[in-house]
Amino acid sequence: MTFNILISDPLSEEGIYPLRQSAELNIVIDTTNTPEELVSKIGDFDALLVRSQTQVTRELIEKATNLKMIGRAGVGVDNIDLDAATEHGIIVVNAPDGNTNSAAEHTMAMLMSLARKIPQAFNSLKNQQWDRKSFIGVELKNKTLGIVGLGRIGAEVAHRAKGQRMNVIAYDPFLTEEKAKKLGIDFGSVEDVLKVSDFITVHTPLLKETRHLINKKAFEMMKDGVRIINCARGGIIDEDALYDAIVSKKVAGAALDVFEEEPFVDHKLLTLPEVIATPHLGASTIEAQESVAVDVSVDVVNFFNGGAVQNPVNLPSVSKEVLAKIAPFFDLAEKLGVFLSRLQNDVIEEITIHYAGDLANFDVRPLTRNTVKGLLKRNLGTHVNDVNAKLLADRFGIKINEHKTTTTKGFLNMITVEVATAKGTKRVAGTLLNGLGPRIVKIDNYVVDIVPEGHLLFIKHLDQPGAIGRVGTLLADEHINIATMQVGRSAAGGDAIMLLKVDNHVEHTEVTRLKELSDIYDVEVIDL
Ligand SMILES: NC(=O)c1ccc[n+]([C@@H]2O[C@H](COP(=O)([O-])OP(=O)(O)OC[C@H]3O[C@@H](n4cnc5c(N)ncnc54)[C@H](O)[C@@H]3O)[C@@H](O)[C@H]2O)c1
Ligand SMILES: O=C(O)[C@H](O)COP(=O)(O)O
Repeated sequence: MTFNILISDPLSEEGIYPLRQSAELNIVIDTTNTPEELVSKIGDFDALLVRSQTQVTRELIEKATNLKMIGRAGVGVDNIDLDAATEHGIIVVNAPDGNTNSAAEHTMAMLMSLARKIPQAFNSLKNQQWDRKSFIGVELKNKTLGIVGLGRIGAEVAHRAKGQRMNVIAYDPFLTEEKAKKLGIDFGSVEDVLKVSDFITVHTPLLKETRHLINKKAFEMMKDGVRIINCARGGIIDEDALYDAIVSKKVAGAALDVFEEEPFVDHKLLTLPEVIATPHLGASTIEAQESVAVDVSVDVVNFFNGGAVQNPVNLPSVSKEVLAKIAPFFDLAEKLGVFLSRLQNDVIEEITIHYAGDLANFDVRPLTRNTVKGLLKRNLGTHVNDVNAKLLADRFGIKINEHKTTTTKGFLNMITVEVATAKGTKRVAGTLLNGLGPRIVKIDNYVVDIVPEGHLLFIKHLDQPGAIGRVGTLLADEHINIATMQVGRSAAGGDAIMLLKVDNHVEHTEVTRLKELSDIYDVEVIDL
């Protein structure tokens, strides 16, 4: 099978080498599309790879009938409508680490250029002026740098600023006093940071809560003569308020790599001599571009080969170590869901998944999603996938519970899936046998040992002599070969089950005939 991949923003050719190496991926590079052109052709593609230029809107996603994946070669995903992607079951991945260093270095370059007015002095020289008076700068040493947002880039900037012998104070909702101490920096609220800093740099994503975080009120709290740097996202700083604060001399200067509207050719902030700027170049180094393109390409290759991705944005991300531990259970989890969906025909109200044994020590959310996907597939078909499984369950009002216990009986690990409906509860349990692979080991209270693959027939019957024989004869009449058979019963003469593995899919007419046999209550075909 071939998958069509559209690259709609410039990506490093060296970085997309993993894509080129993959025979089943057909790569189209077209970075010149207007939004309308993109909408008209997106239906042909299975994956779309972008940087920050391409606007991946809801309208585009709605036309992307074959799209399974959006890859962002970089950090910020504010150009992608994540809700729309999730609703359509499209996984979004990014490359969060590849450009951290370049963005931190660019921030330091902007900080120093701002302090020493290097761009302004250079411009003046280019204009044939030898002017040594207009460009008196300030030192960084012993000045305070305030960092708002101490994530990957913020933390790298903090290290570098300390190298310049600056005092550093930071605010981040996840920064604790202890962590700040370890980094050798001060910790405070946003207000503390704004009040005491000589330079303020922002490194948050652009979110509802961070839009215009640095606004008129924030500028009023700052020291006179403060200098501002934004190499994160346009919109974190209110540009009108910044303009006014510079004109009123509250702010001595600003260094901006990002803007509320990009791209532009004309910007009122650039009319001010105190402002220096670059056109969103934080990640524009050979190294960063190669690195982000490799990261996102590897995820594309993994995804289309059925593997797990490293940097999902609309799924909870799990570390490599955890992924290695839980990956062998992915298939089992989904198959338990599919199996159980066939054992009941009522509206599911609640799904409970019990993880027992060593598995309970890990983040099992990806397994839960796979199980839910398996359960919903019966009614939703390919419309449900790992990305939207929980969202769809939510929409149908299905409650999902996860239980964990490290103790198990008999097996090292066990996953038990339980569904509650108005008519009662049904349950199936499975394990991964060392060296032998997945097994279904329990159906309700019946102990079984079934490899969850191929064509299965699940038959409920009365434990009476001849019941098994009648089923065998009928299947033989229909030329259906039985590969393996397991039986179980609650008590002699009571309810019993037969679980048969057969060589072919069993058709509806054959199921009807089986159901007509005496002592047979129910027959379900389960294709795994
Ligand atoms: N200019 C460029 O070319 C360029 C390059 C790379 C990244 N970026 C941008 O830089 C920013 C930071 O990237 P990163 O990789 O460090 O991301 P990150 O996720 O590692 O860090 C962001 C931090 O912001 C914090 N945060 C969130 N809301 C906050 C709030 N209200 N107040 C304070 N802190 C808050 C988070 O807790 C997190 O620690 C992003 O906006 C990213 O898009 C820009
Ligand atoms: O969020 C990012 O990774 C940066 O803003 C880089 O954007 P770019 O890939 O368009 O340079």
